[in-house]
Amino acid sequence: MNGRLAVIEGLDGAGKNTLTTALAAELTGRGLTVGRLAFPRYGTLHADLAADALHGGQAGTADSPHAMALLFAMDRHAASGELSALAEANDVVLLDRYVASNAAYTAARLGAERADEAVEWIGALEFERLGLPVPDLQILLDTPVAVAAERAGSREVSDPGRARDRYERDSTLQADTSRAYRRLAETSWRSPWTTLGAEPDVHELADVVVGL
Ligand SMILES: Nc1ncnc2c1ncn2[C@@H]1O[C@H](COP(=O)(O)OP(=O)(O)OP(=O)(O)O)[C@@H](O)[C@H]1O
Ligand SMILES: Cc1cn([C@H]2C[C@H](O)[C@@H](COP(=O)(O)O)O2)c(=O)[nH]c1=O
Repeated sequence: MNGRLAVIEGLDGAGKNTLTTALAAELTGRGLTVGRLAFPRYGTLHADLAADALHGGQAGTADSPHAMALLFAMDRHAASGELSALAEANDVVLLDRYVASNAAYTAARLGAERADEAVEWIGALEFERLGLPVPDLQILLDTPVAVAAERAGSREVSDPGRARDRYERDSTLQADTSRAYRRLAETSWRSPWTTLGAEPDVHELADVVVGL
């Protein structure tokens, strides 16, 4: 892999997609080539099975934290060729969600007593067993839960096709996920992290990425 791998993480509605777009434009403006990939890759098998579980919870869906986590992990496994190709072809690859999403959300879904076990399991599964590349930088967009929920709610009104799933509507789960993310960042889980507020400065962030 040649290109640097930078991951944007955060809650539903935190602003990850918006930040990724702005960061890609800033880096391109500085003469770098940028590849992008977002997980889950909606429209592919594992991602859509995971989405069924997130939205449904009815019979026939993978309605358990471990089953959902495996589906998200298999989505990344299936994308590993695409990811390698992007890294070969670009100076920087920006990922909108990656393995830390699975760690933080699975930790929250399993509850505080099993959070550390969840994080360890996901890391071992995805990085060691599946051999996914470890990011050069993980960026936590640490938008407060209430602000992220407000943004996701407004988007749902303007784009009814982007309905929030039952976990996105669950403020307790979002708060637990926020805590899990902060712990990952504070412990520099698997790679260096940088933590940003709800209104990040894209120029400063680009400086960090250029310096990788
Ligand atoms: N800095 C910001 N200030 C105000 N609104 C913002 C900001 N960043 C994003 N938004 C708005 O918040 C909503 C959610 O943003 P975005 O889609 O980028 O979030 P996301 O983290 O990618 O969400 P999800 O994970 O749920 O897909 C969008 O309507 C977007 O326009
Ligand atoms: C990649 C990934 C995602 N999730 C969760 C996080 C969110 O609740 C949804 C994805 O929603 P988005 O609005 O489309 O970003 O899935 C997860 O639990 N594990 C993962 O690996």
